[in-house]
Amino acid sequence: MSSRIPPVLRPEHPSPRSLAGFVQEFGIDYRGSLDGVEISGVTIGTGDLHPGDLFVGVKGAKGHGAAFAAEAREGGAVALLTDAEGAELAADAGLPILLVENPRLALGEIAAWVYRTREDPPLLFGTTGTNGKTSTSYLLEAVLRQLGLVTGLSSTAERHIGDLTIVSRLTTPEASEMHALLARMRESGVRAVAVEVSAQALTHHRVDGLVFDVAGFTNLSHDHLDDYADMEEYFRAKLPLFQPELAKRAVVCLDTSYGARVVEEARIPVTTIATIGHATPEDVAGADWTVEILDSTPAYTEFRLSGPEGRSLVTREPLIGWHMAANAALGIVMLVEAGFELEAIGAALDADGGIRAYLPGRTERVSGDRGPSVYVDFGHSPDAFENTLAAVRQFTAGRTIMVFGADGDRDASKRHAMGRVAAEGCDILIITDHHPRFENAASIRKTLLEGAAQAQHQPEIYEVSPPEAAILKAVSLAKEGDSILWAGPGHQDYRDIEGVRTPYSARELARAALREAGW
Ligand SMILES: CC(=O)N[C@H]1[C@@H](OP(=O)(O)OP(=O)(O)OC[C@H]2O[C@@H](n3ccc(=O)[nH]c3=O)[C@H](O)[C@@H]2O)O[C@H](CO)[C@@H](O)[C@@H]1O[C@H](C)C(=O)N[C@@H](C)C(=O)N[C@H](CCC(=O)O)C(=O)O
Ligand SMILES: Nc1ncnc2c1ncn2[C@@H]1O[C@H](COP(=O)(O)OP(=O)(O)OP(=O)(O)O)[C@@H](O)[C@H]1O
Repeated sequence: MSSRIPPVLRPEHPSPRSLAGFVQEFGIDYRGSLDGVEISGVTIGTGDLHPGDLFVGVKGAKGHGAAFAAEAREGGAVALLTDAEGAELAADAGLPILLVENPRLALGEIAAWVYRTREDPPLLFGTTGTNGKTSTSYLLEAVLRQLGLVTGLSSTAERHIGDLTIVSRLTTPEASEMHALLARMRESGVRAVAVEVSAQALTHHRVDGLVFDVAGFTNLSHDHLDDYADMEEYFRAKLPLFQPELAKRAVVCLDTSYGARVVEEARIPVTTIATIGHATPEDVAGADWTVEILDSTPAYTEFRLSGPEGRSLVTREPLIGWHMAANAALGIVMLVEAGFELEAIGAALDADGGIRAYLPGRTERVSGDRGPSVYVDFGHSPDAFENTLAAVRQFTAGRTIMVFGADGDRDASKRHAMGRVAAEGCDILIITDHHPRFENAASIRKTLLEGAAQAQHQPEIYEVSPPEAAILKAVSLAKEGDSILWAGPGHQDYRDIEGVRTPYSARELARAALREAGW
């Protein structure tokens, strides 16, 4: 059995638009007859096609989408938009062809036009950075709900449309899907949307056609160096979000040194925020807003957010780790920049005893009151490991046991650092598998073990495959007072093995292992 790829959500009542009007508005060259042709949707994949769609053929890493034009026509596509190469490939597909130089570049504008997402848009918040995008987006959405708004969310874990939740496919959907999602949100009365924006989304123009009211930057650290040549290129991939084409203003967190560089490169008004004890003292002194951790318990982190003109707010969020308070504070300042009063936010949060959010698979405690504490986390970078391990250790009287594996076919250059940081931060380390994809799982584990061997502090180390056995091993070693951190799978409900999504839930496996051990 393989796990289903989540569907693309579309408006339930699209209002078709004339293709001739579209060609006129965008001044596009075309071949074939456009008489009477109406489009009610846009897609770049035959798998997501609906009758009445404009099929956009983009050149991908594996092939050219226009090669599927005949299939798209059979599925009900009414026209093809593509480049010269695509037009050649689709010459006999029997669809009118609209010609543009770069279809991916055109996709955002076109999708915005087809789905009318520029008309009366909701408040849009876009968050980027290496770690904390999902968390900040969830926390920001939670505060918006507490303020009484009907909200939407687009994140790695889930998409929310008011109370409707679906599992996500990509972190940031393709522009065609993004605008369809916004149109569906409008039908549900959504007035504010938190969008997680990956570097890949910016590189592949997935948020084109949107203008965020406020963009947020969390941090930058080693990740994705398979998609980007080096840290500089990865950093630069984030910058388009801080230009007027994509956002009106920004809130930038200075906790990593890249924050100051985003401020330098932004061409929109920027407000800064820094966490005391984590950003440099100079950055804390220069920041517009600061975050101070007041209290940390296994159930919540309490913090003070202080800003210009003596404004301040004290609240708590139901997550562990200073970094989660930094994420929550970033979200709150993004709301202030959008025009919400800090006092009103404070009052709404006070009424509820703090931020009320559930973040699936983000340092999520899956154990009960007895036995070891078990946390399942989505962290898959050295920096995420360091912060999350520190947060877990803080509440562990006994030993900290870490279980993790690394993604196959993704940035192999971070694996040594992941192994080393994990070994430094725990007492028992169990190296296992994650999504091997098309890589050899044993050789990924070997690289992680080499990294762990470089650590100054050497924990007890085990190599256990598959992950089902690894969590059983971890629970068998754990005693009351110990903690287990299983990093990597987070909210995910599948493992990718040779391109097949096998159903799998780390949270369920961990709970089952605890039950089996009698906890
Ligand atoms: C590097 C990258 O972003 N690749 C994306 C890209 O794939 P591609 O260019 O290789 O496309 P391709 O497979 O050559 O196909 C070309 C075209 O033919 C179409 N096609 C293909 C086959 C078919 O039967 N019918 C059909 O219409 C495809 O839909 C596509 O439009 O376009 C595809 C269609 O939308 C995406 O699914 C794919 O994301 C892949 C799955 C991916 O893993 N992307 C990752 C790197 C990513 O984007 N990650 C970030 C988050 C990172 C993080 O923060 O952790 C994200 O935002 O999710
Ligand atoms: N501000 C932060 N600084 C450092 N690490 C963080 C921060 N926020 C979260 N993390 C770590 O990163 C993990 C993933 O968090 P989250 O899903 O919010 O990040 P993300 O940026 O959305 O990740 P992805 O790009 O993989 O979707 C967390 O579980 C935690 O381990």
